[in-house]
Amino acid sequence: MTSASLGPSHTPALGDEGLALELRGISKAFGPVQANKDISIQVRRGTIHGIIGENGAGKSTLMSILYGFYKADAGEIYIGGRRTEIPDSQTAIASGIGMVFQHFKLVPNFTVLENVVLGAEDGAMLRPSLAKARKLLTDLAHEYEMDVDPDAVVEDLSVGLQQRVEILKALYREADILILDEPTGVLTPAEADHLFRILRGLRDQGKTIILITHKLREIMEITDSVSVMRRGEMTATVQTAKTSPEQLAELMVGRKVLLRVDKAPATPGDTVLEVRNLQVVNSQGVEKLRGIDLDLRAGEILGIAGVAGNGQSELLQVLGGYASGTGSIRIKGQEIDLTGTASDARTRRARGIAHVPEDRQREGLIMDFHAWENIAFGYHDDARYGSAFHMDNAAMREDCAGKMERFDVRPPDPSLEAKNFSGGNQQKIVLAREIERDPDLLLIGQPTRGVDIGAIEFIHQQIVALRDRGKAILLVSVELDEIMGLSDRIAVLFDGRIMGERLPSETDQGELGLLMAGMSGEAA
Ligand SMILES: Nc1ncnc2c1ncn2[C@@H]1O[C@H](COP(=O)(O)OP(=O)(O)OP(=O)(O)O)[C@@H](O)[C@H]1O
Repeated sequence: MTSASLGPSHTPALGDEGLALELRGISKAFGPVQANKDISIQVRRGTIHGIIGENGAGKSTLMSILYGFYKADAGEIYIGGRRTEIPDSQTAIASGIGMVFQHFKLVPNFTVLENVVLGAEDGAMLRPSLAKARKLLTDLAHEYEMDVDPDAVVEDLSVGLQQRVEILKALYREADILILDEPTGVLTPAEADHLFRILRGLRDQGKTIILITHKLREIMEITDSVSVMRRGEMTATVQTAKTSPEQLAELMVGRKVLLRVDKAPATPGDTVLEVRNLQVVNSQGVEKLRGIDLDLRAGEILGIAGVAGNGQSELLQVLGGYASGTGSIRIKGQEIDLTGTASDARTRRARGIAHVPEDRQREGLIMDFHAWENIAFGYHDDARYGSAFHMDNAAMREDCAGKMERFDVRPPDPSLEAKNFSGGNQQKIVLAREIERDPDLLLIGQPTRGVDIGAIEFIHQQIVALRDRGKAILLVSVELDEIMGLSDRIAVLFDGRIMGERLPSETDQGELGLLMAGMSGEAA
């Protein structure tokens, strides 16, 4: 099979087995945490290989070793059958490895072309002129059906297009093995479909793709083989065609997992939230909510479906007291102030509103603070934590330890800084803090983004239990499966307006998808 990359090939000849990549006995510890234990894996060339595992199973650590970010304590890496040391990411790139991170590494105010050539000038490309680089880029974009304007400024592009730039950047550096870490977390369903077409195209041209994802549907749809990690170990590698989502879930978590939400019909009580003609204009003067009406009752989950960017974030922010708006919001019959002053979030909490923000790292946690500090964040005036003059750190630690145990946060160490937990465990810390306040109204944005299926089952159970205790839940999620499974009622947001409301039993993903695209339904 010939390499599809442009320019001189730098990848050594393949071993007899046709393996693109082989890891043997990789181990890595962070202090007492054994993140990778004696991991061995073989990935055949020209295949899409999935890697799945619970939060904290060690997937990102393993990929970081492969990309030269971390040095393994033990083990060997073979690329194309040849033993390769990867002390840094330059070496990884020179060895034909490309990585597309969850959080893109592009320079926002540079053009696509500038981003693609940035850092590649003095490697294999031997400083091609910009005209030559442009030609290479457009040829690559054409070859892999990834149309993108080389002169567009990256910050003006949609997330899906920015991801395409990341992939093109890796291909420009002649990557033969492309690693994607949860690539669809930020994409719309249509963008995700397009990404999969691109990945299949790359595979058909002989590239090897490693896909890390929590979504078993994606594993089943696009991978050829899949490896399962559990608590730092590689527990199984199977052919995708010979497995099922249920089997993979069990391999991952070590027990059977309910892949659907199990809940009784809602028995809604009094109205908790009434929103009338809510309008929000963002700091750039763009109208983000254009007159929203919503009602939410006790004991009910209202799901807000929509493609990201259609006003959901602003809805959560204005309800949570982090942004200002006009119109009217009543909580349990009482009007609340919409001016968005600094004290509003605190006032909302005092009125029984809890908020799990969409972006846990920026809005939900202080990453350099310990878990025990984060667990008190926003509620530090709670008498259980002492007084303003003397915060009782021991009480906060104890409270944190209890919450960590009940929410199965791993590792259950209150002293660890938030940044050192895996993404899913960070999310559980925020959820534990907000849900255990037993709020009358829970605002919850993207509750299971980046969260493994065992934890999704747990988080969904917690949300349903809160509802069954008679609380109201406003759920914002871009995952239609989640909206369909959890909601008692669904409102679809498009371009700052509610396009329609449906009962989950009376609609399907097709109809919701149309509403999400603004294509039909009665504008409210
Ligand atoms: N820099 C670090 N310092 C200390 N511990 C770390 C560090 N990076 C990772 N860990 C720990 O190593 C373990 C493996 O983490 P890793 O991020 O590889 O998991 P993951 O499978 O990618 O999880 P997720 O699905 O949540 O992204 C976790 O227990 C994590 O807390």
